[in-house]
Amino acid sequence: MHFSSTSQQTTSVPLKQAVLKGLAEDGGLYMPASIPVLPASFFEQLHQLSLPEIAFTVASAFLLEDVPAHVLKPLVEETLNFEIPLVEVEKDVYSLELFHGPTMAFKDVGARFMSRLMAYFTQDKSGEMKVIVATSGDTGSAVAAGFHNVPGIQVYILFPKGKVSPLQQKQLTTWGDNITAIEVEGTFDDCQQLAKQALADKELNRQGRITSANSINIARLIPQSFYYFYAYGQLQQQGKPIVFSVPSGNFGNLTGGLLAAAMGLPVHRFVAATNANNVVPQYLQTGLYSPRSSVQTISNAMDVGSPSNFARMEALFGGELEQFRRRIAGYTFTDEETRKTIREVYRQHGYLLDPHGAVAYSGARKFLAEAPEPAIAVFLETAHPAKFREVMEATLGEAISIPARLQEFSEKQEHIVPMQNRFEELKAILSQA
Ligand SMILES: N[C@@H](CCOP(=O)(O)O)C(=O)O
Repeated sequence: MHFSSTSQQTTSVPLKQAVLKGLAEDGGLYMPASIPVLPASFFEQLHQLSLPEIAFTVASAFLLEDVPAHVLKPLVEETLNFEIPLVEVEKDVYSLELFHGPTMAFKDVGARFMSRLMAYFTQDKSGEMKVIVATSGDTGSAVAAGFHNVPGIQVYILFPKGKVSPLQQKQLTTWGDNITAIEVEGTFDDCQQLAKQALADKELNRQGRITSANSINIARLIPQSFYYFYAYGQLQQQGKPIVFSVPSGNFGNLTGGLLAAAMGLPVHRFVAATNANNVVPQYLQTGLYSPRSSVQTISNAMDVGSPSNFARMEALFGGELEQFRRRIAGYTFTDEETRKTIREVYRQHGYLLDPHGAVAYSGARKFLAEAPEPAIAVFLETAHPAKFREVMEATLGEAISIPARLQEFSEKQEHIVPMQNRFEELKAILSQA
């Protein structure tokens, strides 16, 4: 299978090149040159298949020409060695809990898959590789966990100063070894722009291999489609249309769902649920796409003003607004609304939403309230509430419990490289190694 750039200015490349480059030379994002449609028999059996079985079938459709089955099967099984429960919060509203992995955010799925795939593609040991990742909170730690102490790989995490939660910061900055945490005076969008500039920089590329671990990398995107099939399979026998409400920032998670739909998963509709960083819901409403600087919110991992995966969505919909609208409904929620939702759902259903999940839950409820026919809504619960302890406790007025896995981080020593929002500074840090 070949992968082509959303900018369409370069020729398509094989999987290995797409993964090890991260971003196409013309600055576009890689997409499968054609999206394979899975057979009807697979969809009929979905409810009987385990998550790793589903993931293997989906991944095979993209990867099997380049990664043999005896490598791909264990790779998928190791990636998904934790539960992804689907919990009914109230009638017809389900939470897909994607936060039971090592760093307690959905990013573990994509990061674990990608780190294993990269290890396979670099097993020839032909020199070091630099992996650069921008984070607004969760991606960075999942990537660090995936690559910690992997020989030959140096990871650089760019995070915006003062704009991630205290526990997320600990999860980014306490690894040491081959993981460098760089604190940037700027926003997530600045970090992402710096990372993209590094990938395109000729001199850095001459020094050695350099790639991205954000969802701009196709190796992060493909695994983010697996759990849509899995959740759908568990609900399909109820016979109602199924909607997915996705808390969205950089839009890699929602694009993973669109990929699943393009492979034949009969999703009724997607909901793009955002905080005040609402360029996509605004685009759906007005037809004008106006990326802008992100603003800080309590659902900080979604504080993205210029979502990279918009380019992939455009490619999937042929740039047509009506296609976007047919497949995606967009809703946006203020922090006050998010806090109110967290309190209400906790009091009425005893279910603890994190701020991102609360935005997605609100999107699900709004969609169902406006839908002309009954449907089931699955909202993606993308991070454990304890990652946002301060916000949760202030919102609920009571203490929440912190899982040991997160508590461990708060006791560790931070190692931070501070940096202005200047590419030359980043280049110097990357060149030192
Ligand atoms: N929400 C992210 C921002 C980066 O997103 P990605 O999926 O493109 O890596 C975060 O938590 O860092």
